[in-house]
Order: sequence, then structure tokens, then C-alpha cells
Amino acid sequence: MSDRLLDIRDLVVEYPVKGFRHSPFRVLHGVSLDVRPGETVGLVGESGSGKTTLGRAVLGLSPATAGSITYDGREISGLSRRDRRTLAGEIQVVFQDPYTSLNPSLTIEQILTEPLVVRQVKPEEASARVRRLLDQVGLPSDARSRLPREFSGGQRQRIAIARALALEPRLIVCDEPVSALDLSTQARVLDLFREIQDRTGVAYLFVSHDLTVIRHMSHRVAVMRHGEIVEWGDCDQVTARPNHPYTRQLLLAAPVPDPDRQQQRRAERQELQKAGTE
Ligand SMILES: Nc1ncnc2c1ncn2[C@@H]1O[C@H](COP(=O)(O)OP(=O)(O)OP(=O)(O)O)[C@@H](O)[C@H]1O
Repeated sequence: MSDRLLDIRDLVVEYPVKGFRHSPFRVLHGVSLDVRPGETVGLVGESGSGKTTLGRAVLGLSPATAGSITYDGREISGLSRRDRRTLAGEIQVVFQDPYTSLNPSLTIEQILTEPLVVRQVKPEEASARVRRLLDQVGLPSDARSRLPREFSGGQRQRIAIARALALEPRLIVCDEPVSALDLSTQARVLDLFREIQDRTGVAYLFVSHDLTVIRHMSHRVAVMRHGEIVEWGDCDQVTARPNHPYTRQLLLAAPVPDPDRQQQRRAERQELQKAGTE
């Protein structure tokens, strides 16, 4: 087995701009990174840096203008919709907003069974799997007959995670999966992601603007700015000894519990900004 489950090379993504005089808007300017089986690669950067676009490109939702995306040794960036469907069991997604990502008119059982039905899993087997999935994400089995609106944001995100796990994927693109949740719920859902990884060996491409979250989750981290990766490597190394001034700013902006230290970091950050690095 290749040590690269996902391999992105020199990826360029452009969005069309209305009007024939306008050239397309280039969002990713030749991005390269890889994800190994069972690891978490964090993608961090300010709003608009292109993190979501990169995740969408992996999912086939934003077409690549140039470059390649290889999954398990197979080029996937130009796949047709039909061929994409065969990958659905391998690559899944958890979106940011648990309030809009679940169909409000379906019961939890229907939501979790849908991907299994598409895979022609027999009804009895599907029902047993739904129970197991709920158990895996810490929800009671009587959740099956209820609707999404009967659950809190954190519980809904657990349901979204259960749905992503239904087909036993090897890679999940997590796009800001905790940023709509309050802090204590965030911590519990992050722990759940880690527990699931320890148990199943799934890999995550984990998108967040929050360096504290990325640091908690990632084995390796890519720091994005203006559609480029400005720093990439082992998470401990990047966060302990950042090379790029932008990474240093992100680190200084991340909250710390000690108010004196927080004040000192704010001053350091202002110094960096004055030096013209922002
Ligand atoms: N469908 C689209 N059509 C045109 N431009 C888009 C589209 N989607 C995103 N963009 C633009 O691409 C750039 C990158 O957006 P993207 O959502 O990938 O960034 P991001 O880092 O995920 O930001 P955020 O953290 O705010 O979600 C932004 O300037 C955005 O306006």
C-alpha cells in the first residue's frame, strides 16, 4: 500500500467570473500536500485563503484547472460523476453547519440508512449498522426514530459524523466541523473524531481557521494564505518553530489561558504587523 492515501500536486482551481472580458478568479495557485493512511492533516489559514476550495476539489465539487489529485494511486480530479460515485464509500465529508447539512424531513434512521441503501446493503444488515453507528458516536439507539430538529448542534454533528462513517471511508474531509459549536461541545466532538480515528484508522483532511483546534487534531499541518501553502510539515514542529511570519502571527493570535502571556503575545503580534508582514 502506498504511504500516500491522498496526494495533491500543483493544484490550481479557478472560479469563472461573469462577463467575457473577465478572466477567471484563481483561488488555488499550485497547492501540493499529501495525507497518509490514518493521519490527520490540518489545513489552517484566514478566511478566504482557499481551504474550503481545496476540500471541495478533493470531493470533486470544484474542478481542478491544473495539477493532480491522486487517491490511493488513482488520479481522481477529472472523474465523471458516475465514477465519482464509486469513490463515495472511500472519501466522505463532514460540513461546518449541522443545522443545514441534515435533511430536516428525514428521521435519523433514514439519514443513516440512505448511503447503505445506495450500496444495496440488505435492510436487516442496514438496521444493525445504524445501531452500531449511533453507538459509535455516543447517541442512544432511540435516536433512530427522531428528526434532526430534536437534537442540539453537537448531537447533530455526531449524526453527520455517523453518516460520514456509514460506508467505512478511509478519508474524511472535515470542513470546519466544530466551528458552529460552543467550546465545550467542540472539545467533545473533537475527542470523538480522534477516538474514531484510533478505532478505524480513517484519515482526516481537517479544515479550520482555528489554530488551537488544528494543533489539537493534526499530525501534520499546512498553513494557507492567499491560495498558497506558506508552511507545511509536522504539526509539533510548525507550531513550536514556525518559519513563516504568517504562521507566527496565527500562533500569536491563538488564545492562551494566561492573561499576562496573552497580553505579551498581543504586543508581539502588533510588532510583527508593524514590520509589514500582515
Ligand atoms: N463558487 C465560488 N465562485 C466564486 N468564487 C468563490 C466561490 N467559492 C469561493 N470563492 C472565492 O474563493 C476564495 C476562497 O474561498 P474559500 O471558501 O475556499 O476560502 P476559505 O479559506 O475556506 O474561507 P472561509 O474560512 O471563510 O470559509 C474566496 O475569495 C471566495 O470568495
